[in-house]
Amino acid sequence: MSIPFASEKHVAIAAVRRACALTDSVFNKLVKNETLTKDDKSPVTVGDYSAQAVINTILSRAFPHDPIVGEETSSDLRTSSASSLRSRITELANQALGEDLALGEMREWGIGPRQVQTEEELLDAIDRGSYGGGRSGRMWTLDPIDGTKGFLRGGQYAVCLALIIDAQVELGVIGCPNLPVDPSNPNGARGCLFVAVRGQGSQQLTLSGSSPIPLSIPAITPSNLSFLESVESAHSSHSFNSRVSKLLLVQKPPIRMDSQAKYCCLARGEGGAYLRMPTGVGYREKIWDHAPGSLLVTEAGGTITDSRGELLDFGLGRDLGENFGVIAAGKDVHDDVLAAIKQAKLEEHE
Ligand SMILES: Nc1ncnc2c1ncn2[C@@H]1O[C@H](COP(=O)(O)OS(=O)(=O)O)[C@@H](OP(=O)(O)O)[C@H]1O
Ligand SMILES: [Mg+2]
Ligand SMILES: [Mg+2]
Ligand SMILES: [Mg+2]
Repeated sequence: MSIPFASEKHVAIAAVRRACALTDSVFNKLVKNETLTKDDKSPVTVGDYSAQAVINTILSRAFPHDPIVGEETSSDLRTSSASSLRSRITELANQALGEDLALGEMREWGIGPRQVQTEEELLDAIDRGSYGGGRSGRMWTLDPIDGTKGFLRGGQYAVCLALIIDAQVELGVIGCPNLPVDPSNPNGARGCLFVAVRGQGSQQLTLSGSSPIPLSIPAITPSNLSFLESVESAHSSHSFNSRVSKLLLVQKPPIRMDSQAKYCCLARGEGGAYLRMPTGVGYREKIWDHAPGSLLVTEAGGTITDSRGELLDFGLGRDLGENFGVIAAGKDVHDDVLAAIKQAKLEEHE
């Protein structure tokens, strides 16, 4: 009997690995006019666009009928003033797609030497990520660079891909080119790949191809937690987290880190809890920002809910609906964290 999602896992790992090689190489060469500002004022770089083009090209060849919910669209690239950006993206994407085949990769996925995509084909590939999401059927979520601000400052960022079937995350693959392989050696080798399949556990590999290490979140008492949280205070409330910390008698300072690398660190035993409380009304969390990370945490034995204890719903469209925050933690402390959040909210209204 074949292992469920074995081929999806192979394709997803190949796609994320190639995209990570691309983003890693682009970072040192990025020049000022290769970053745009989107309508919501957030940054997007040639790295984000070309990584989405590469992953969507591979997914569309391997699974032509699967829709993709991807963060980026090509509209800002199709203007006459963006011709140099288009050329750069075409060059970067073709370089990543054209690398020699690694063990387990197949030419049928649109990769390998002399597999060349035109500029138009790559822009169309980016736009294959325009699916609106929904409750039934298969779909992929893609965040080609999660934590673009982290990427730009040379910090943490992640290439994030998930397969969702009937609103349930079945597979998650996250590449973290800047994350130390061994958390106890922060200045040592960098470049991690995290893989989770529902019912098959979570694993860490290196981007260069080491054998997988199974992950599990160790037990911890609340006062020994060190909350994982966003770097950007606009993305999650630092002040609310610090009130929750006080209520739980947490001694250690928070670990601030961009991107879904926070979920990866939690899954391998760092911090003990990830808190992402909304900073105001209006913003809705996007499914590509949480789908692979949520499975990585649950398959490592953790729990993920919103701040009311409700499961995240990946079947509502491109976002998660009204934002009640995201709380991920080891099973044993998750209830304590939720109770402290409830208490902090009550005190907020006193
Ligand atoms: N207001 C607000 N609230 C919550 N989240 C927001 C908000 N605005 C943007 N975003 C999304 O945050 C993603 C990156 O956040 P992270 O916590 O991963 O990193 S960071 O430390 O905040 O940079 C970031 O993902 P990328 O765009 O892929 O970088 C956004 O999707
Ligand atoms: Mg993101
Ligand atoms: Mg992104
Ligand atoms: Mg973005």
